[in-house]
Amino acid sequence: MQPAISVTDLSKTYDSGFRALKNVDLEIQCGEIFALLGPNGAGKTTLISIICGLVNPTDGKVEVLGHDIIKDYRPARQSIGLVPQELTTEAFESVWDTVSFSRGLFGLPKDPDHIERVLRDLSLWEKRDSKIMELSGGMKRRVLIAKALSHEPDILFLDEPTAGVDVELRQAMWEVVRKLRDRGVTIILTTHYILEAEEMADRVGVINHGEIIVVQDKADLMRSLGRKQLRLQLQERIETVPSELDRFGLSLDEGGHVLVYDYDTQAERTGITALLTALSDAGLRFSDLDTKQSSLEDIFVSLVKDAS
Ligand SMILES: Nc1ncnc2c1ncn2[C@@H]1O[C@H](COP(=O)(O)OP(=O)(O)OP(=O)(O)O)[C@@H](O)[C@H]1O
Repeated sequence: MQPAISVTDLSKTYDSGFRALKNVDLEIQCGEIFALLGPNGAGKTTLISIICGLVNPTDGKVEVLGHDIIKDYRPARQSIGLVPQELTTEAFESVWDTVSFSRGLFGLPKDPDHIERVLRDLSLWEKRDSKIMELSGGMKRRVLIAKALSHEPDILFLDEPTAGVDVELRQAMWEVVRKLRDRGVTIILTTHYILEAEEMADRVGVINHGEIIVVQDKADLMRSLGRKQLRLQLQERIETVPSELDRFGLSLDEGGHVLVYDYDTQAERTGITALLTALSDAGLRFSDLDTKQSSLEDIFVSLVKDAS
């Protein structure tokens, strides 16, 4: 199947001489939710801006649904909706007019049925006659999404969709994005907010210092890099870990009440059976135990650390 986005050997050097992107290769499939994750200044916005035709690449090639973004920019641009980071909407216009006008910018004929569907999908229908300035922050953000969808794009870019948004609204936004994906829209979102990628994405790409350091199915990424922690609640607190347990690399937590063992879920042997035997030999008894899976956040931190 033709990819939604295909990026080949893409580099960007700004006029200042700063290399914001270095030989980036990336393919995004139709119908997926792809999260581009990276710390501040990693190059996320630069990459999105190039794909959307707002910034010129220095080198490399980008195709959107098979259309070269430079030679074939019209159909490429037509396929994309971009929801920018900043709230820039026309304060005095009504929701309906703003969204309809956006469609007109793409030279498309009026289609009130489509605009109605978009506004209903985003729970903005009741507010269609309200002025933008009368809306809450969350509603304004949804208006930006409605504008980006007004010309029926197949691909939607969301740049930091929930930056500065409260938890409840964030959940609502995620719901909206899932609904769009169910309608067949390919979604690419950038975020520093790891929970967002963990919740939403089918695949995750991590970018750091202008380089893509990993692109993987989210579940695979978590599985392959995920480590687990076994936490044993000791019946009696201990000062130090007995030396005969050195080979397990244990640490103490909660003032000596909890013994912590990190292990690799992919390893042939986790070492848990050997550990439990050794604990018993050392005369250590525990009253409870649980395990903790590392989050995408832990994985991200270790990836970015390894890459720098
Ligand atoms: N117009 C420009 N001229 C020179 N340097 C730029 C320009 N725009 C961005 N940069 C630099 O390129 C790097 C990448 O910026 P970019 O905005 O793509 O990062 P980002 O990953 O989107 O960051 P954030 O998460 O903070 O939005 C940064 O070091 C930034 O200072």
